[in-house]
Amino acid sequence: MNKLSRNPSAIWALFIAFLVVCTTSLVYFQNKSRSLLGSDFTALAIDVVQSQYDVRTINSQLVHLEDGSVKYDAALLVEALFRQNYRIPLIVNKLKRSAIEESQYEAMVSTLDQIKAKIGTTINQVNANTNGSLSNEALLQILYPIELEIAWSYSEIHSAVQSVSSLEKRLRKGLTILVWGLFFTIMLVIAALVFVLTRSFEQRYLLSKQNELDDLTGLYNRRYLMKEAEYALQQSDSSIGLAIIDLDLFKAVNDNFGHPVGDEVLKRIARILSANMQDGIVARLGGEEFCLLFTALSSEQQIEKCEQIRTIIEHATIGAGNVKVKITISMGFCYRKPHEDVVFSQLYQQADKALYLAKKNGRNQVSWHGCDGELERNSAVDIV
Ligand SMILES: Nc1nc2c(ncn2[C@@H]2O[C@H](COP(=O)(O)OP(=O)(O)OP(=O)(O)O)[C@@H](O)[C@H]2O)c(=O)[nH]1
Repeated sequence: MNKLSRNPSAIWALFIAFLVVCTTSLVYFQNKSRSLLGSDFTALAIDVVQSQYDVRTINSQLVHLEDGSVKYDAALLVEALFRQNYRIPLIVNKLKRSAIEESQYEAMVSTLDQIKAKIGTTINQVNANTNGSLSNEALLQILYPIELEIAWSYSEIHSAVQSVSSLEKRLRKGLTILVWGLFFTIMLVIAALVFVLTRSFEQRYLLSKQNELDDLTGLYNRRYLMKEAEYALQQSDSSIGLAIIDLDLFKAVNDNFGHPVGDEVLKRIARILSANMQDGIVARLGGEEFCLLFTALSSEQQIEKCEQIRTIIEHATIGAGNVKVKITISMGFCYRKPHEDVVFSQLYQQADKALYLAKKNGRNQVSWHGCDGELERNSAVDIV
């Protein structure tokens, strides 16, 4: 299964092979069915039944004649005999075109042909009896053997037709099973394909999501932030703000409590940032640096939010195992005024300069300015 999922062409090869098998089986069954279930075969069965009805008429008339019954009707007898004149060649032709083996009907056809050759004479003999020139006994002696032979021939042909008919039933049953089998297998293959496609889409989606997420904190990463910031700067005319957050003296946390505690602190900070940032994006840029992208609030509200988050973290006690850690953050904030033409790198650069100032001025504070580089707070220190 693993090999197959790594090699989709193998799946397609299997699927095509399966389709070829299905198509070949269907064509085979269709051809077989056509030869057995064709309209000639049905017509043959009807002709045989009708001929057997004629044989019964001949037989009953002979019995009436033998009994000297008034029910004897020479005209009916003649009609039944006469109908054999065209029914015999009709049946013989259909037999030859049918799927019945020739050996199965050869003897009957030969008998029927011989009878057909005698029918004209026989009808004359019936008429002669009606005219009184041929006795009943003489006519019965001629007609009984003929009636017997016809009855035998049709009865044998009837059996042959029935045996073909039972073959037809078996074939139809086989065909039904095949069609349902194919249907379920095709459904199964389609379901498997849908499953594989869904899984591959899910995996691609997950992969693309993972490409946008930070492993440790689960926040968005720098790549995603850049993409979203560029998009926001192009699409939105409102005030777009960017805050770079750097944990103060984080090295000391690692040094004093160990790297795993440092990781735990980073995760907690990530949770605090996410919980307090409803209108924008929180990302981890790497190391102990985070970033907030504001897309909805006014620049004053954005700065207010930065201050609020800084205070929350200042007052938070972060528990990691048995250790309780107090930490502060420094923030460099920059915003683009509405309609200002600014790209992400400019915004980032200015926010970074502001962060530098916040660190320089004693940490645990927010420093900010606009993208024009005009400092609005902590401007005491020169930025080069
Ligand atoms: N636990 C942990 N530590 C990290 C990770 N990434 C970076 N660091 C540590 O973060 C510390 C950053 O230290 P510095 O750049 O010296 O800065 P600082 O100690 O925070 O001091 P200031 O930034 O000047 O306030 C280093 O000790 C890095 O090893 C991480 O994923 N996990």
